[in-house]
Amino acid sequence: MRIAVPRGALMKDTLERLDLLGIDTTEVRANDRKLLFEDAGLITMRPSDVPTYVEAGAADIGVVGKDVLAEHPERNVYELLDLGFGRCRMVFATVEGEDPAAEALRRLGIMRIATKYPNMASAYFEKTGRQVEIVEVKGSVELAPLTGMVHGIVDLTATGTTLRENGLVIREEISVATARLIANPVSYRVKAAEIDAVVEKLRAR
Ligand SMILES: Nc1ncnc2c1ncn2[C@@H]1O[C@H](COP(=O)(O)OP(=O)(O)OP(=O)(O)O)[C@@H](O)[C@H]1O
Ligand SMILES: O=P(O)(O)OC[C@H]1O[C@H](OP(=O)(O)OP(=O)(O)O)[C@H](O)[C@@H]1O
Repeated sequence: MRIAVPRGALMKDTLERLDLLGIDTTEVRANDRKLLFEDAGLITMRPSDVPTYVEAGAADIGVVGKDVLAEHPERNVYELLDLGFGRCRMVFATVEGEDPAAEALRRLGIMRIATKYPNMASAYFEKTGRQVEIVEVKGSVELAPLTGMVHGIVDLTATGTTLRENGLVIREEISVATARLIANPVSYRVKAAEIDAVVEKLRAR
């Protein structure tokens, strides 16, 4: 069985869970730039790429944030388990003081919002009856409103440090995300016993 492991914020907890399953993660821990670990059956990648590899069957199962799954509902993967770690919030934030997004809505009837999650953000503002223009950025989303490029952001926050250090405040909470175990649908049929054993061990933890 091959497992897709996200680098970044979810990696440490993911490797700890793999240790519990009896998978040898020492080589992964010791190699910062290596990506494929054939003996351990592990591949490591950008977090947002995990569903892509799992959907394609390049990995049988993987670990990914609920935020990524919610942004790409078209991905044909099974969500098997809420792993509980990697808890963070998707929020709408703007610079502190008078809310420039509310001001833009009043004056122009539309606000500009930067995000790495265009689908989530559009759906949220549509649902709450506000017109937005989405500006998609790849990272460091907090920079966008500080330059005047946008009126606000939709982004993840965990400790709140990044928002605080950039003078941004949360205006609305959109959702909460944790890490999920996902599976390729065909793998889940063909390797059912093996994958179910993984789910049971991680659930019992
Ligand atoms: N403080 C946090 N900030 C952002 N995401 C977090 C945090 N804590 C946990 N997460 C979770 O970790 C996942 C990966 O976040 P991380 O910041 O490592 O990746 P990334 O650099 O945004 O990924 P990519 O480059 O693939 O877009 C997120 O999708 C989210 O579910
Ligand atoms: O509330 P905090 O604990 O400060 O964490 C939130 C920050 O962490 C993530 O960024 P990441 O480090 O993934 O960089 P990125 O913005 O370039 O994706 C997220 O996009 C926030 O910027």
